[in-house]
Amino acid sequence: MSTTTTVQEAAAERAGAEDAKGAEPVFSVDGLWKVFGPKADRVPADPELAALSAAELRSRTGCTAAVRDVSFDVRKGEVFVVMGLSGSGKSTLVRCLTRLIEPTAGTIAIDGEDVRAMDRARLRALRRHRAAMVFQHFGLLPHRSVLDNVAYGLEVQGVPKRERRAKAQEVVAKVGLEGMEQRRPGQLSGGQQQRVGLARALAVDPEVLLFDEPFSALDPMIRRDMQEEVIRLHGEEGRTMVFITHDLNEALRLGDRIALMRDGRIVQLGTPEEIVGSPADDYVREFVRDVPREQVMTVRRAMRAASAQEAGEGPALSPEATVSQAIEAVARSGQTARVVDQGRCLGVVDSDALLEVVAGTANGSAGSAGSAGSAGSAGLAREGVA
Ligand SMILES: Nc1ncnc2c1ncn2[C@@H]1O[C@H](COP(=O)(O)OP(=O)(O)OP(=O)(O)O)[C@@H](O)[C@H]1O
Repeated sequence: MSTTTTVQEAAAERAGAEDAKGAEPVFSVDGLWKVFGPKADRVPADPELAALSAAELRSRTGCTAAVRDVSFDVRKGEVFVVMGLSGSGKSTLVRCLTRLIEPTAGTIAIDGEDVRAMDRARLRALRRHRAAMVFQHFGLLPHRSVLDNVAYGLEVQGVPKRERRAKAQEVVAKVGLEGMEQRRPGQLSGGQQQRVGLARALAVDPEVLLFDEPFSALDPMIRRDMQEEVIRLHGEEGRTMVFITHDLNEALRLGDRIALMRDGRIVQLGTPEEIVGSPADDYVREFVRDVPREQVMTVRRAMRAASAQEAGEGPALSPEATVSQAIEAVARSGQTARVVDQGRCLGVVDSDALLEVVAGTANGSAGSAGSAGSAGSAGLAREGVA
């Protein structure tokens, strides 16, 4: 597989992202807290304690607030990335979704059902059928074959042998492990083992796949392959995915929307274009400083109203075309490029405006991606040129 795919090409492979627009939530999280330490409950309940910095909270109470008053929805069919530096609370947040970690306060619903009210049997069913987790350490059973490892989740569910083997075989093929069914995990590379872990989660056909930094132990080329695998699978199936990473490039490649965490809070939630183009604060700005903006930003950022003459000539681009694609079109034609949606000219982009986006000096133009948390597209173009 190519290792030179650009950010926008990777995103362009991802079908179904547009479907995530405005879709109903799978997970709805409101006012979620997870506090570790003695008498943790009092922290979210007491506004004075809740307002303390991490260090002050620790010295006053001995508690760590790993997740602080977090609210968001995961929409059906989207890839929702939780990103942040080590210790920002990503794993704790995602583990709270299925109560692998018990939240301290707040509400969590899956398809409208209250997760915090579920009894043990319901929770087990949630984790087995509805929201399966793919871990970094995939926990494969060393003495079982690939096929039996993949079938394991179905075995736990009590699915008859013939049926689970057939399903496992199907999923093994889906993740590119055909021919390796009888190997033991020890006879596989790290990337192949990760595929087994992915196949095992897929075999139970969950509504949501939760990935906890699944690729961070892999070397960069294999990691890239696995990212492409996820993009491909998502394109084929449109399954909802929640993906934890501390790697910004991975977040931009995979995410329809990204929640950027710092010290237990979500500091910004938006499409890659919103995060890169309209950072919420200096922390986010610093985080995204080195991102190649032209590969993430769309022509909407550089667009201005067209004169009558401009509206009738020049190359046509879709509103989702990236600035990089627009630069190429403008350079080739020597004209302004039209941004056309369903035959209608929305505006034009010229080289000056495109360069301003690259330089980061454009001040959010017409049709800009909007504020954090707003409905948005994949941010990266699927079909660049109209
Ligand atoms: N069981 C625990 N007891 C006490 N503190 C904890 C516990 N688990 C996590 N923490 C603390 O909560 C904070 C968030 O941890 P978490 O593992 O969620 O972060 P993360 O962003 O996933 O980090 P990483 O990328 O390193 O996995 C950290 O300060 C961590 O030390």
